Amino acid sequence: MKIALLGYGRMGKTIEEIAENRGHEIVLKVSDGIENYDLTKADVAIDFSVPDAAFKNITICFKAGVPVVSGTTGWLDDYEKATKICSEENSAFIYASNFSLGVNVFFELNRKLAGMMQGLEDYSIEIEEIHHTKKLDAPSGTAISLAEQIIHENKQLKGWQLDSADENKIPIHAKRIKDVPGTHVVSYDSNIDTIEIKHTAKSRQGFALGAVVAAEYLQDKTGIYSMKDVLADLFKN
Ligand SMILES: NC(=O)C1=CN([C@@H]2O[C@H](COP(=O)(O)OP(=O)(O)OC[C@H]3O[C@@H](n4cnc5c(N)ncnc54)[C@H](O)[C@@H]3O)[C@@H](O)[C@H]2O)C=CC1
Ligand SMILES: O=C(O)C1=N[C@H](C(=O)O)C[C@H](O)C1
Repeated sequence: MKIALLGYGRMGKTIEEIAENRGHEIVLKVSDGIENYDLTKADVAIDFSVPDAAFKNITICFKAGVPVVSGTTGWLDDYEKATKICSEENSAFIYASNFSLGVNVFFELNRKLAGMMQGLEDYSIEIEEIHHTKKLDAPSGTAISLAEQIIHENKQLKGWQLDSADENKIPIHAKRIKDVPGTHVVSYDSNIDTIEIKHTAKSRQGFALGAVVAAEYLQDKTGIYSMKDVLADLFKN
C-alpha cells in the first residue's frame, strides 16, 4: 500500500516506521501549509497533523479520490462538513480520537460501566487525562470520546466541561507532564468507595499501529467508517 503522511511529527514518524515494517511504502510527507502536493501515487492518506490544518488536508484528499484515516484531534467542529464532502466525492474516511486497540477496548469498558452506574446517585463522575507538554489541545480527543460515551448512557448528564463544578456536567481534568504519551482515568467516587478504570499508553506505537491497520482496512472502500468497523473486521474469524 502506498501511503501519504499528512503531518510528519511524532505520530507521522512512528507511523512511517510501523507502516514500513508491515511492507507499505511512504510516497508523500506533508508537514507544512503548502496545499498543492501531489497525491497521485497514494492509495491512502494518514492525517496526524494540527487542529488548524486537518480539515483542509482531509478534503483535499477526498477531492483527489484518496481515502483518509485521520487521528488529528481538536478540529471536530468541522467533522460533519468533512463527512458530507467525503460522500459527495464518493471517497472513504475513518476518524478516531484514539487508534490504539487497547483504548478501543477501554471505550467498550467505559460504555458498560457507565450503563451500570447510571441511577447510582451517590457517585460523582470525573475524567482525568495526562499528556506531554507539547500537546496543543485540551481536553484530549480521547477524554471527549469517553465523556460522550458516558453521557450517551446517562441522560441526567448535560455535557462535559474542563474542571466543571456543575454537577450535571462531567468534569474533565487535563494535566500536562513532560513525555507522557497518554493516560486516561474515569472515576466514580462516593463517600464509601471509588471505582476507577484507567488506560496508560507506554509509547505511541499502539496509536500508530491502529492507524496503519485502519488504513489497510480503508484503502479499497468508499464510505464513512469507525474503529468499531476496523476491529470487527480484524476479529471476524
Ligand atoms: N487519534 C490518535 O490515536 C492520536 C491522535 N494524536 C493527535 O495527532 C495529532 C498530531 O500529534 P503529534 O504527531 O504528536 O504532533 P506533532 O506536533 O509532533 O506533529 C504534527 C505535525 O503536523 C505538521 N503540520 C503543521 N501544519 C501542517 C499542515 N498545514 N499540513 C500538514 N502538516 C502540518 C507539523 O509540522 C508537525 O510535523 C494531534 O492532534 C494529536 O492530538 C496523537 C496521538 C494519537
Ligand atoms: O496528542 C497526543 O499525544 C494524543 N492525542 C490523542 C487525544 O487527544 O486523545 C490520543 C492520545 O491520547 C495521544
